Amino acid sequence: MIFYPDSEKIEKILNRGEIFEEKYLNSVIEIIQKVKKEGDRALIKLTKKFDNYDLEKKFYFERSELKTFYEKIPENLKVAFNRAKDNIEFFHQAQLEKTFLVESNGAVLGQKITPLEKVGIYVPGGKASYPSTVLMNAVPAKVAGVDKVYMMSPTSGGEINELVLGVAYLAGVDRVYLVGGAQAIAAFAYGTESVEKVDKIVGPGNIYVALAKKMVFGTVDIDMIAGPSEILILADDSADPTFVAADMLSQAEHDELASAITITDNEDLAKEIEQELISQLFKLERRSIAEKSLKEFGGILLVKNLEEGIDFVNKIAPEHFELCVRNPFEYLYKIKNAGAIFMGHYTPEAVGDYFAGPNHTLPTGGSARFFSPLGTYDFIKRSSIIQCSLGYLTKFGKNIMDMADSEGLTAHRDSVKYRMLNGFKTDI
Ligand SMILES: NC(=O)c1ccc[n+]([C@@H]2O[C@H](COP(=O)([O-])OP(=O)(O)OC[C@H]3O[C@@H](n4cnc5c(N)ncnc54)[C@H](O)[C@@H]3O)[C@@H](O)[C@H]2O)c1
Ligand SMILES: N[C@H](CO)Cc1c[nH]c[nH+]1
Ligand SMILES: [Zn+2]
Repeated sequence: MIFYPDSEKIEKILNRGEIFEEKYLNSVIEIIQKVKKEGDRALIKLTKKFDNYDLEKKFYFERSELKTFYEKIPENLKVAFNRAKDNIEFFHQAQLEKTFLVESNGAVLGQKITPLEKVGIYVPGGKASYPSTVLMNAVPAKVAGVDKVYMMSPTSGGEINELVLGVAYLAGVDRVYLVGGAQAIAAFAYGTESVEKVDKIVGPGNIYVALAKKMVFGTVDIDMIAGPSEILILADDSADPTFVAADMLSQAEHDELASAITITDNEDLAKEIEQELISQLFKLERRSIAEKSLKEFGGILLVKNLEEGIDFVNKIAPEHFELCVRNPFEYLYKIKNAGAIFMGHYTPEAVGDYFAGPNHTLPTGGSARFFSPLGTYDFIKRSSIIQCSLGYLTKFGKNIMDMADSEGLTAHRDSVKYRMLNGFKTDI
């Protein structure tokens, strides 16, 4: 499992985004076209085919129907999910952008924040169930003031997940459709007889979901490409191989296409992590998924020194990045590309996945180079505000008219000129 900077594996890891796209794009395009053309009929057929579920039995749950699932949640989980919701709410409240007005040269300038009206959140449900993702997607939308939050989440092989439905109630979701994959994304983008078209689609999912979001971008807005999970750990000689291996497996167990890597400059540590991976894998329930993920897109990268390691971190641009080093703050400012950064030996990534408050919907496939975590900023629009006076036009009108003339746009010029000449027709 140990590999080196000049190996084929590092090339494969660096190109993981494109590799996925080449392999899966055609089937995603086909699914999207079907839904666009056939609407509900396509959703029913595709859901039967991929999820072995008959949508004609039950297509969606309204908010009023979700309540009974919330009431059925066992008490210990109610406590945990409510605490997590409070933490997510607290963090995202702090993130809220506010409408502001400022004065500049006698004019009033500002920015008005308006929440989006209708958003679609995707909550994965194929290989695992993700009630935590319901909170991560719906809570920031609600904090931002979105009116309607619709959710798509597939059954797992035909089995409805009651916890996911109960947590959707807790998070304020308005309606849950039992649809997954690329077909769910297409339905949100184009609308069908039963699915209302939304303004923006957010949320993570497998490669079909991630590519479908990319394909419908432009018809609707999307948050980012949040595909198969990733973890990258930078470890120095102070790192505990048991912790490091456990954290790698925590992401490898999501998906065969997940990526779990540790970078270290310490050969003894690399060997100890390898041993730990082997023994922890042996006991893992989702061993077969994690093993495949480690083989394809994971392992331990042995570098000359941690500086070289940091260069690789920035090139790989991981979804999650752990600094398992003696003094994490020493390295923090050197990290340019990472969705979320976990500091020190006592911050397993799972704390962020479930509980701490920052969002776990994060960019993957190297897109942390330019995308950010899901946040309240994804659920709002900004409008600029400008208010001038006659005094302002008297002072600066000539500059504006000269600029309009320089572009040959005389109507622009005259709209200023008439005001300067005539002043107000009415007393305001
Ligand atoms: N980046 C993030 O923020 C983040 C957060 C949570 C989870 N994840 C990732 O989300 C993913 C969840 O994946 P999942 O599979 O468990 O659930 P999912 O809901 O994303 O995907 C299941 C759907 O995939 C479709 N599908 C499966 N096989 C198909 C095929 N051969 N052809 C066409 N469509 C097919 C089906 O329609 C099914 O409903 C994992 O990759 C996990 O790592 C990412
Ligand atoms: N690690 C995932 C994001 O890549 C989020 C998650 C949800 N549940 C467990 N993990
Ligand atoms: Zn996870």
